[in-house]
Amino acid sequence: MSKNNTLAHFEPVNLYEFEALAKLKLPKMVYDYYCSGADDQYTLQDNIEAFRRLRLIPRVLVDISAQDISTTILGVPSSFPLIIAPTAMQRMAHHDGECATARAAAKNGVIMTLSSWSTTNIEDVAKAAPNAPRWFQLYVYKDRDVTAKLVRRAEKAGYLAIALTVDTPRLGRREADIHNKFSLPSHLTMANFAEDDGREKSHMEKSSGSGLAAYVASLIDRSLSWKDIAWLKSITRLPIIVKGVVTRADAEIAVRNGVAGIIVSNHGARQLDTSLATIDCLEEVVTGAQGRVPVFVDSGVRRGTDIVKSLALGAQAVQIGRGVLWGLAVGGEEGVDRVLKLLRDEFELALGLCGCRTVKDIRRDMVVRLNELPLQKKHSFGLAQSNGQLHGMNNFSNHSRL
Ligand SMILES: Cc1cc2nc3c(=O)[nH]c(=O)nc-3n(C[C@H](O)[C@H](O)[C@H](O)COP(=O)(O)O)c2cc1C
Ligand SMILES: CC(C)CC(=O)C(=O)O
Repeated sequence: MSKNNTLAHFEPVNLYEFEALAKLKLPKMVYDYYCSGADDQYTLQDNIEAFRRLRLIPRVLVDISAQDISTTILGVPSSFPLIIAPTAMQRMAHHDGECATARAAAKNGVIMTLSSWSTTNIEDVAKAAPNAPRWFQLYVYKDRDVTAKLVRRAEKAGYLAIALTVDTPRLGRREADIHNKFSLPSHLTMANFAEDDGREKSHMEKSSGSGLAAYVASLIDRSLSWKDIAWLKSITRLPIIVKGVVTRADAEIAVRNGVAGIIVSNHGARQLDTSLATIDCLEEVVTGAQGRVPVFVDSGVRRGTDIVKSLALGAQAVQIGRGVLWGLAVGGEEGVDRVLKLLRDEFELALGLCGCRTVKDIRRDMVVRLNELPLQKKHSFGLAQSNGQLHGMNNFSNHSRL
C-alpha cells in the first residue's frame, strides 16, 4: 500500500469499514448520493437483511486442498463469480474514476460494467485497460439517435455486452439528494455527451431539488417497453442483458424477446422503496429464465457468503455497486483492487468452509431461510419424528441431523 493514502493508516478488513472510511473522505453531497436509497430506505436495509436471513449449511470432510473459484460468464473467463455493476459519475469518488475501476477490474480478472453516465468516456475507459472484458450499461434517451450512437461507440471500443437498465423510466426519490440539491461538480462532465454537455448539465443546474431527477426526467425515454428490445437488437450485434428484472413473469418475457442474460436488481434500492430484496426474488426469476439464459443478481452484496448464497439460489454471478465506490473513494485503483481481493478471499473461504471445491459444487440445499427452518415451523413443513430424527419435506431435509 502506498504511504500517502488512507489505506496506509488503517487497513479496512471488510466492505463496511471501506464505507466508513469513504464517508470520512467524501464531500457530504457525494457520499449521500452514493449511499442513498429511495424514500424511507426500507428496501435498502432489507437488501442486506435478506442475505442475513439466509443461513448456510456446510458439509464437512471434503478435500478442499485445491480450490478453484473461477467461472465463465457469457463465454468469458472470470476469476470468481463477480461483475462490477455500473455506477454513475465515479470521478466524484476519485480523480481517476472509471479508469481506476477498469484497471483494478482487469488486474483481478473480473468484468467491469461502465455506466452510460460515466465521468470518463467510453473510449478512454477502454484505453485504460485495453484487453479486459467490459460491458456497457445503457440508458435509453428520448432521442434514439443519441442512444444508437452510444451503442455503436461501445461496440467499436470493444465492450462485450449491453446491460440495458429497465428499472429507471423515472428516477426514484432520494431525499438526501433533494436536500443537498445534488448536481455534478462543475469540473466534471457526463463524459459520453461531451459535445452537448452544456445543454445536458444545465438540466441539473436549473433544478431546485435533486438535479439528477430533473436530468433523468428531461432526457430519459419513459415510453421504453419490451418492443424496444427488438429495436436494440436491430442496431447492435452485442448480446443484450436486461438489468432490473425481479419477477418470474418478466423473466419469461425477457427470454421470449431474445435477451442473453438477466440481472435481478432493484438498483441498490434506489428506485422503488418497499420492493422486495433481490435475493428474495432470485429463485422466481431463475424459474422464469428456464435455464435458457444466465441470471445474475445485485443489490446488497457485501460479503463472500452473500456470493455463495446467490449462487446456491441459481445466480451465475453477483454484481457489486457501492462496494467499488467505497474502494475508489478510499484509495483509487488500489482501493478498488483491495475491495475485489477482499470479496474474492471471503468467497473462497466461505466456499471452502461449506465443503465446496469449485463453484459447480454449490447446491441449493446449502442455504435455508430462517423462517423456513423446520424446527421453527414444524407443522407447516409436515415434519415427523421417526427413529429419533426429524424428517422435513423441504430442502432442509437432507440436513435433518443438524
Ligand atoms: C451511486 C450509484 C450510481 C448508480 N448508477 C447506476 C447507473 O448509472 N446505471 C445503472 O444501471 N445502475 C446504477 N446503479 C445501480 C447499480 O448498478 C447496482 O444495481 C446497485 O448499486 C447494486 O447494489 P449495491 O450498491 O448494494 O451493490 C447505481 C448505484 C449507485 C449506488
Ligand atoms: C445518473 C443516475 C440516474 C444514475 C443512477 O442510476 C443512480 O443514481 O442510481
